[in-house]
Amino acid sequence: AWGYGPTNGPDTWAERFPNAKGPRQSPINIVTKEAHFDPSLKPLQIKYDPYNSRDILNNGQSFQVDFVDDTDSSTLTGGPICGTYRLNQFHFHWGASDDRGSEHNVDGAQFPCELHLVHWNTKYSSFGEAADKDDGLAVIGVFLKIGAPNPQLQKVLDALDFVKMKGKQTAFSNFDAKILLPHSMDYWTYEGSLTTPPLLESVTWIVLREGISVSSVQMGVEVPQQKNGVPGRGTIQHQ
Ligand SMILES: Nc1nnc(SCC(=O)Nc2ccc(S(N)(=O)=O)cc2)s1
Ligand SMILES: [Zn+2]
Repeated sequence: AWGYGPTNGPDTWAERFPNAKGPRQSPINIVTKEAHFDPSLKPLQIKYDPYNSRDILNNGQSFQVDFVDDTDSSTLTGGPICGTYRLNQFHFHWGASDDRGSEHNVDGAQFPCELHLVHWNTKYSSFGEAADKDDGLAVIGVFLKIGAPNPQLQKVLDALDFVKMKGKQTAFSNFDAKILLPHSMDYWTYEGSLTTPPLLESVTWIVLREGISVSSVQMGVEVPQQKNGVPGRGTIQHQ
């Protein structure tokens, strides 16, 4: 299966996932001088209902918090998108040390971690149906920067003790994903793809300019390398 190791990492993905060579692949390096202000863009409108959070799952490459998305109670509207997108899950990407791990870069700078809040367009009937449509998905990216400990993250980090093995999941209810967002909703946006297989070119990326803090100790929270687990910090082989 695909992963981040020397034999199954990003450089090998094109063998089994032809989208890897597509025209709108993510992640990208955001060159801030080349970004242009678009006055037609609206402010982001984010409404998350804690009631929709369901469980936390170790999917083998990351851990994700899944949301019940059968109503319009946790949605993203405005910004660069048309219509209403529903929150399906959020997850993180991190590296083996504080100097790398994010997927997007800003003017070449990497961050230790990046949060992705994944939404799907309700003009389609489900995430699965939306996942391969040009306007099917919208993902909000938030950079985590090393600084003060982030109490809002702690509830997620504490839950990791219960999902150490790939495929493990545990209830994770009443979590308000909004508390993970920074104050400013300023963003860069571009048309891209899923950053992992199947690399579907269906994502409107909305990368927030302001990050949130995480302490080095919080980044070190072991999701230890189990036989099929998500590699702990010390062992993950990211780009
Ligand atoms: N019909 C389909 N169901 N599910 C899939 S792919 C499952 C999935 O959610 N993949 C996924 C991969 C990467 C990202 S990311 N890192 O946010 O671009 C988000 C989501 S295609
Ligand atoms: Zn992601």
